Amino acid sequence: MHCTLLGIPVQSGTGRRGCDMGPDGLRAAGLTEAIESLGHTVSDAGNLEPAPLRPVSHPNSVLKALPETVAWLDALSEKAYALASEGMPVFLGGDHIMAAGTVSGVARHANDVGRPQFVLWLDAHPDFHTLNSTTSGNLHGTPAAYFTGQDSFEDIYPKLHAAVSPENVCMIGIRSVDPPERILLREAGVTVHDMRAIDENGIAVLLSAFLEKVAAANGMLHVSLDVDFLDPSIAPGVGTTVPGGATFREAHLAMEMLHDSGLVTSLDLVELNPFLDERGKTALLLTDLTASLLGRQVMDRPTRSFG
Ligand SMILES: NC(=[NH2+])NCCC[C@H](N)C(=O)O
Ligand SMILES: [Mn+2]
Ligand SMILES: [Mn+2]
Repeated sequence: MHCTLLGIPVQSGTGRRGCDMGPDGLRAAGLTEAIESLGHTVSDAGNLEPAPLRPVSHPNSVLKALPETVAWLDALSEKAYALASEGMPVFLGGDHIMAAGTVSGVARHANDVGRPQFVLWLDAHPDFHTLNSTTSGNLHGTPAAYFTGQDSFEDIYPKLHAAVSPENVCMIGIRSVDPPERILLREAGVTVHDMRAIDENGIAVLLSAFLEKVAAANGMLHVSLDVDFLDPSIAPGVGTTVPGGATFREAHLAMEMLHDSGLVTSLDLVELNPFLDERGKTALLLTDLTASLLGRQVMDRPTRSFG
Protein backbone atom coordinates (compact mmCIF):
# COMPACT_ATOMS: atom_id res chain seq x y z
CA MET A 1 0.00 0.00 0.00
CA HIS A 2 1.04 3.61 -0.44
CA CYS A 3 0.71 6.08 2.44
CA THR A 4 0.91 9.83 2.07
CA LEU A 5 1.79 11.76 5.20
CA LEU A 6 0.48 15.30 5.44
CA GLY A 7 1.44 17.54 8.36
CA ILE A 8 -1.21 19.99 9.56
CA PRO A 9 0.42 22.23 12.15
CA VAL A 10 -2.85 23.83 13.25
CA GLN A 11 -3.32 24.84 16.88
CA SER A 12 -5.92 27.57 16.53
CA GLY A 13 -8.60 25.11 17.69
CA THR A 14 -7.08 24.54 21.09
CA GLY A 15 -6.42 26.74 24.08
CA ARG A 16 -2.82 25.49 24.48
CA ARG A 17 0.22 26.01 22.32
CA GLY A 18 2.47 23.21 21.12
CA CYS A 19 0.26 21.16 18.78
CA ASP A 20 1.92 22.96 15.88
CA MET A 21 4.98 20.80 16.63
CA GLY A 22 2.91 17.60 16.41
CA PRO A 23 3.75 16.69 12.78
CA ASP A 24 7.47 17.08 13.40
CA GLY A 25 7.21 15.13 16.65
CA LEU A 26 5.74 12.21 14.72
CA ARG A 27 8.43 12.47 12.06
CA ALA A 28 11.14 12.52 14.74
CA ALA A 29 9.60 9.42 16.31
CA GLY A 30 10.25 7.55 13.04
CA LEU A 31 6.76 7.30 11.59
CA THR A 32 7.93 7.02 7.97
CA GLU A 33 10.46 4.30 8.79
CA ALA A 34 7.94 2.37 10.88
CA ILE A 35 5.46 2.30 8.00
CA GLU A 36 8.13 1.42 5.43
CA SER A 37 9.36 -1.46 7.59
CA LEU A 38 5.95 -3.09 7.07
CA GLY A 39 6.48 -3.18 3.31
CA HIS A 40 4.43 -0.09 2.45
CA THR A 41 5.68 2.89 0.47
CA VAL A 42 5.50 6.34 2.05
CA SER A 43 5.63 9.84 0.66
CA ASP A 44 5.75 12.83 2.95
CA ALA A 45 3.83 15.73 1.45
CA GLY A 46 5.31 18.10 4.04
CA ASN A 47 3.22 20.52 6.03
CA LEU A 48 0.06 22.19 4.80
CA GLU A 49 -0.24 25.97 4.90
CA PRO A 50 -3.50 27.72 5.65
CA ALA A 51 -5.49 29.47 2.91
CA PRO A 52 -5.70 33.29 2.98
CA LEU A 53 -7.85 34.71 5.77
CA ARG A 54 -11.40 35.56 4.73
CA PRO A 55 -13.86 37.60 6.73
CA VAL A 56 -15.98 35.35 8.93
CA SER A 57 -18.00 36.16 12.00
CA HIS A 58 -20.53 34.44 14.20
CA PRO A 59 -22.82 35.79 16.91
CA ASN A 60 -21.33 33.50 19.59
CA SER A 61 -18.68 35.83 21.00
CA VAL A 62 -16.75 33.10 22.88
CA LEU A 63 -15.47 31.48 19.66
CA LYS A 64 -11.67 31.66 19.59
CA ALA A 65 -9.54 32.19 16.48
CA LEU A 66 -12.44 31.62 14.07
CA PRO A 67 -10.88 33.26 10.96
CA GLU A 68 -7.52 31.48 11.46
CA THR A 69 -9.26 28.16 11.91
CA VAL A 70 -11.43 28.64 8.84
CA ALA A 71 -8.30 29.46 6.79
CA TRP A 72 -6.80 26.11 7.81
CA LEU A 73 -10.01 24.25 6.99
CA ASP A 74 -10.37 25.94 3.60
CA ALA A 75 -6.95 24.58 2.60
CA LEU A 76 -7.30 21.23 4.33
CA SER A 77 -10.68 20.10 3.07
CA GLU A 78 -9.50 20.57 -0.55
CA LYS A 79 -6.17 18.86 0.11
CA ALA A 80 -7.79 15.92 1.91
CA TYR A 81 -10.23 15.53 -0.98
CA ALA A 82 -7.32 15.39 -3.44
CA LEU A 83 -5.30 12.92 -1.32
CA ALA A 84 -8.28 10.60 -0.76
CA SER A 85 -8.04 9.32 -4.32
CA GLU A 86 -4.36 8.27 -4.05
CA GLY A 87 -3.61 5.54 -1.52
CA MET A 88 -4.01 6.01 2.19
CA PRO A 89 -3.62 9.52 3.59
CA VAL A 90 -2.23 9.80 7.11
CA PHE A 91 -2.95 13.25 8.52
CA LEU A 92 -0.53 14.41 11.20
CA GLY A 93 -1.92 17.01 13.59
CA GLY A 94 -2.29 19.48 14.80
CA ASP A 95 -5.33 19.90 17.03
CA HIS A 96 -8.58 18.03 16.41
CA ILE A 97 -10.24 20.84 14.48
CA MET A 98 -8.34 19.38 11.54
CA ALA A 99 -10.84 16.51 11.40
CA ALA A 100 -13.36 19.04 10.09
CA GLY A 101 -11.10 19.33 7.03
CA THR A 102 -9.89 15.75 6.72
CA VAL A 103 -13.27 14.07 7.15
CA SER A 104 -15.15 16.55 4.96
CA GLY A 105 -12.51 16.00 2.26
CA VAL A 106 -12.45 12.21 2.33
CA ALA A 107 -16.25 12.04 2.60
CA ARG A 108 -16.54 14.13 -0.55
CA HIS A 109 -14.36 11.59 -2.34
CA ALA A 110 -16.42 8.68 -0.96
CA ASN A 111 -19.52 10.40 -2.25
CA ASP A 112 -17.91 10.80 -5.72
CA VAL A 113 -17.22 7.07 -5.91
CA GLY A 114 -20.66 6.17 -4.56
CA ARG A 115 -19.57 4.60 -1.26
CA PRO A 116 -20.75 5.58 2.24
CA GLN A 117 -18.20 7.21 4.54
CA PHE A 118 -17.79 5.84 8.06
CA VAL A 119 -15.80 7.41 10.89
CA LEU A 120 -14.27 5.73 13.91
CA TRP A 121 -13.69 8.44 16.53
CA LEU A 122 -11.20 7.36 19.21
CA ASP A 123 -11.22 10.14 21.79
CA ALA A 124 -12.00 11.08 25.37
CA HIS A 125 -14.30 13.75 23.89
CA PRO A 126 -17.03 13.61 21.24
CA ASP A 127 -16.07 17.07 19.86
CA PHE A 128 -19.76 17.47 18.97
CA HIS A 129 -20.32 21.12 19.80
CA THR A 130 -21.95 23.44 17.31
CA LEU A 131 -20.76 27.02 17.00
CA ASN A 132 -23.73 27.93 19.17
CA SER A 133 -23.32 25.34 21.90
CA THR A 134 -19.62 25.64 22.77
CA THR A 135 -18.92 27.53 25.97
CA SER A 136 -15.12 27.14 25.92
CA GLY A 137 -14.92 28.61 22.41
CA ASN A 138 -12.15 26.10 21.57
CA LEU A 139 -13.02 25.02 18.07
CA HIS A 140 -11.37 21.58 18.39
CA GLY A 141 -14.57 20.75 20.28
CA THR A 142 -16.63 21.14 17.05
CA PRO A 143 -15.39 18.98 14.12
CA ALA A 144 -17.70 15.97 14.51
CA ALA A 145 -20.77 18.20 14.60
CA TYR A 146 -19.61 19.93 11.43
CA PHE A 147 -18.85 16.86 9.31
CA THR A 148 -22.14 15.21 10.28
CA GLY A 149 -23.98 18.29 9.02
CA GLN A 150 -25.28 19.77 12.27
CA ASP A 151 -26.38 23.39 12.00
CA SER A 152 -24.45 26.64 12.69
CA PHE A 153 -21.46 25.99 10.38
CA GLU A 154 -23.10 27.05 7.10
CA ASP A 155 -21.18 29.82 5.27
CA ILE A 156 -18.52 29.80 8.02
CA TYR A 157 -16.60 26.54 7.76
CA PRO A 158 -15.93 25.33 4.16
CA LYS A 159 -18.96 24.15 2.23
CA LEU A 160 -19.78 20.59 3.25
CA HIS A 161 -20.11 18.67 -0.03
CA ALA A 162 -21.14 15.38 1.58
CA ALA A 163 -22.06 15.15 5.25
CA VAL A 164 -21.23 11.90 7.04
CA SER A 165 -24.39 10.22 8.25
CA PRO A 166 -24.35 10.35 12.08
CA GLU A 167 -25.35 6.66 12.10
CA ASN A 168 -22.04 5.94 10.36
CA VAL A 169 -20.02 7.46 13.20
CA CYS A 170 -18.81 5.29 16.09
CA MET A 171 -17.10 6.93 19.05
CA ILE A 172 -15.05 4.85 21.47
CA GLY A 173 -13.23 5.92 24.64
CA ILE A 174 -15.55 8.78 25.49
CA ARG A 175 -15.37 10.08 29.07
CA SER A 176 -15.80 13.86 28.93
CA VAL A 177 -19.06 15.09 27.42
CA ASP A 178 -20.53 18.57 27.83
CA PRO A 179 -24.31 18.76 28.44
CA PRO A 180 -25.25 20.19 25.02
CA GLU A 181 -23.15 17.53 23.31
CA ARG A 182 -24.97 14.78 25.19
CA ILE A 183 -28.31 16.00 23.83
CA LEU A 184 -27.08 16.55 20.29
CA LEU A 185 -25.36 13.16 20.06
CA ARG A 186 -28.52 11.39 21.11
CA GLU A 187 -30.70 13.37 18.71
CA ALA A 188 -28.32 12.76 15.82
CA GLY A 189 -28.03 9.01 16.48
CA VAL A 190 -24.25 8.74 16.82
CA THR A 191 -23.01 5.47 18.38
CA VAL A 192 -21.13 6.47 21.53
CA HIS A 193 -19.23 3.84 23.52
CA ASP A 194 -18.02 5.43 26.72
CA MET A 195 -15.26 3.98 28.91
CA ARG A 196 -17.83 2.05 30.90
CA ALA A 197 -18.89 0.25 27.72
CA ILE A 198 -15.26 -0.76 27.15
CA ASP A 199 -14.97 -1.95 30.76
CA GLU A 200 -18.15 -4.00 30.55
CA ASN A 201 -17.81 -5.49 27.06
CA GLY A 202 -14.18 -5.24 26.06
CA ILE A 203 -13.11 -3.02 23.18
CA ALA A 204 -13.01 -5.94 20.71
CA VAL A 205 -16.75 -6.58 20.92
CA LEU A 206 -17.60 -2.92 20.37
CA LEU A 207 -15.20 -2.48 17.50
CA SER A 208 -16.16 -5.76 15.76
CA ALA A 209 -19.80 -4.71 15.65
CA PHE A 210 -18.88 -1.45 13.96
CA LEU A 211 -16.48 -3.09 11.50
CA GLU A 212 -19.19 -5.56 10.49
CA LYS A 213 -21.43 -2.61 9.71
CA VAL A 214 -18.77 -0.85 7.63
CA ALA A 215 -18.00 -4.04 5.71
CA ALA A 216 -21.69 -4.80 5.06
CA ALA A 217 -22.13 -1.33 3.55
CA ASN A 218 -18.89 -1.48 1.51
CA GLY A 219 -17.96 1.74 3.28
CA MET A 220 -14.82 3.84 3.36
CA LEU A 221 -13.47 4.09 6.91
CA HIS A 222 -11.71 7.11 8.36
CA VAL A 223 -10.08 6.65 11.77
CA SER A 224 -9.57 9.78 13.87
CA LEU A 225 -7.24 9.04 16.77
CA ASP A 226 -7.02 11.73 19.44
CA VAL A 227 -4.06 11.28 21.83
CA ASP A 228 -6.41 11.73 24.79
CA PHE A 229 -8.23 8.50 23.85
CA LEU A 230 -5.24 6.93 25.62
CA ASP A 231 -4.76 6.96 29.34
CA PRO A 232 -2.59 9.95 30.37
CA SER A 233 -0.14 7.58 32.11
CA ILE A 234 0.94 6.18 28.75
CA ALA A 235 0.27 9.30 26.64
CA PRO A 236 1.06 12.51 28.53
CA GLY A 237 1.80 14.61 25.44
CA VAL A 238 -1.62 16.23 25.01
CA GLY A 239 -3.28 19.38 26.30
CA THR A 240 -6.59 17.83 27.34
CA THR A 241 -5.74 14.76 29.44
CA VAL A 242 -8.67 12.95 31.05
CA PRO A 243 -8.01 10.12 33.53
CA GLY A 244 -9.30 6.63 32.88
CA GLY A 245 -8.45 6.27 29.21
CA ALA A 246 -7.70 3.32 26.97
CA THR A 247 -4.82 1.12 28.04
CA PHE A 248 -1.79 0.24 25.95
CA ARG A 249 -3.24 -3.14 25.02
CA GLU A 250 -6.77 -1.86 24.36
CA ALA A 251 -5.33 0.67 21.92
CA HIS A 252 -3.07 -1.82 20.18
CA LEU A 253 -5.85 -4.39 19.94
CA ALA A 254 -8.10 -1.82 18.29
CA MET A 255 -5.34 -1.03 15.77
CA GLU A 256 -4.63 -4.70 15.10
CA MET A 257 -8.31 -5.36 14.47
CA LEU A 258 -8.51 -2.36 12.17
CA HIS A 259 -5.61 -3.75 10.19
CA ASP A 260 -7.13 -7.21 9.93
CA SER A 261 -10.42 -5.74 8.74
CA GLY A 262 -8.75 -4.21 5.69
CA LEU A 263 -11.34 -1.44 5.85
CA VAL A 264 -9.35 1.65 6.86
CA THR A 265 -8.97 4.18 4.05
CA SER A 266 -7.63 7.25 5.92
CA LEU A 267 -6.23 8.16 9.32
CA ASP A 268 -5.83 11.21 11.59
CA LEU A 269 -3.25 11.33 14.37
CA VAL A 270 -4.28 14.39 16.36
CA GLU A 271 -3.61 16.52 19.43
CA LEU A 272 0.00 15.41 19.96
CA ASN A 273 1.67 18.24 21.90
CA PRO A 274 5.43 17.59 21.96
CA PHE A 275 5.88 20.52 24.38
CA LEU A 276 3.96 18.52 27.00
CA ASP A 277 5.41 15.12 26.12
CA GLU A 278 7.98 13.19 28.18
CA ARG A 279 11.05 12.38 26.09
CA GLY A 280 8.95 11.57 23.02
CA LYS A 281 6.95 8.89 24.81
CA THR A 282 3.59 9.86 23.31
CA ALA A 283 4.97 10.40 19.80
CA LEU A 284 6.61 6.97 19.94
CA LEU A 285 3.38 5.35 21.13
CA LEU A 286 1.41 6.94 18.29
CA THR A 287 4.03 5.66 15.86
CA ASP A 288 3.72 2.12 17.25
CA LEU A 289 -0.08 2.29 17.16
CA THR A 290 0.07 3.40 13.53
CA ALA A 291 2.37 0.46 12.80
CA SER A 292 -0.17 -1.90 14.38
CA LEU A 293 -2.90 -0.37 12.25
CA LEU A 294 -0.77 -0.93 9.16
CA GLY A 295 0.09 -4.54 9.84
CA ARG A 296 2.70 -4.93 12.56
CA GLN A 297 1.98 -8.18 14.44
CA VAL A 298 3.62 -10.04 17.25
CA MET A 299 2.93 -13.42 15.60
CA ASP A 300 1.38 -14.34 12.26
CA ARG A 301 -2.24 -15.30 12.56
CA PRO A 302 -5.04 -16.21 10.17
CA THR A 303 -6.85 -13.09 9.01
CA ARG A 304 -10.40 -12.63 10.15
CA SER A 305 -12.80 -11.17 7.62
CA PHE A 306 -15.74 -8.92 8.26
CA GLY A 307 -18.94 -8.79 6.30
N1 LIG B 1 -10.23 17.72 20.61
C1 LIG B 1 -10.28 17.96 21.90
N2 LIG B 1 -9.28 17.73 22.69
N3 LIG B 1 -11.42 18.46 22.36
C2 LIG B 1 -11.64 18.80 23.74
C3 LIG B 1 -12.93 19.52 23.88
C4 LIG B 1 -13.21 19.82 25.32
C5 LIG B 1 -14.54 20.50 25.59
N4 LIG B 1 -15.65 19.65 25.24
C6 LIG B 1 -14.64 21.81 24.83
O1 LIG B 1 -15.44 21.91 23.94
O2 LIG B 1 -13.92 22.72 25.11
MN1 LIG C 1 -10.73 15.28 20.08
MN1 LIG D 1 -10.04 14.62 23.08
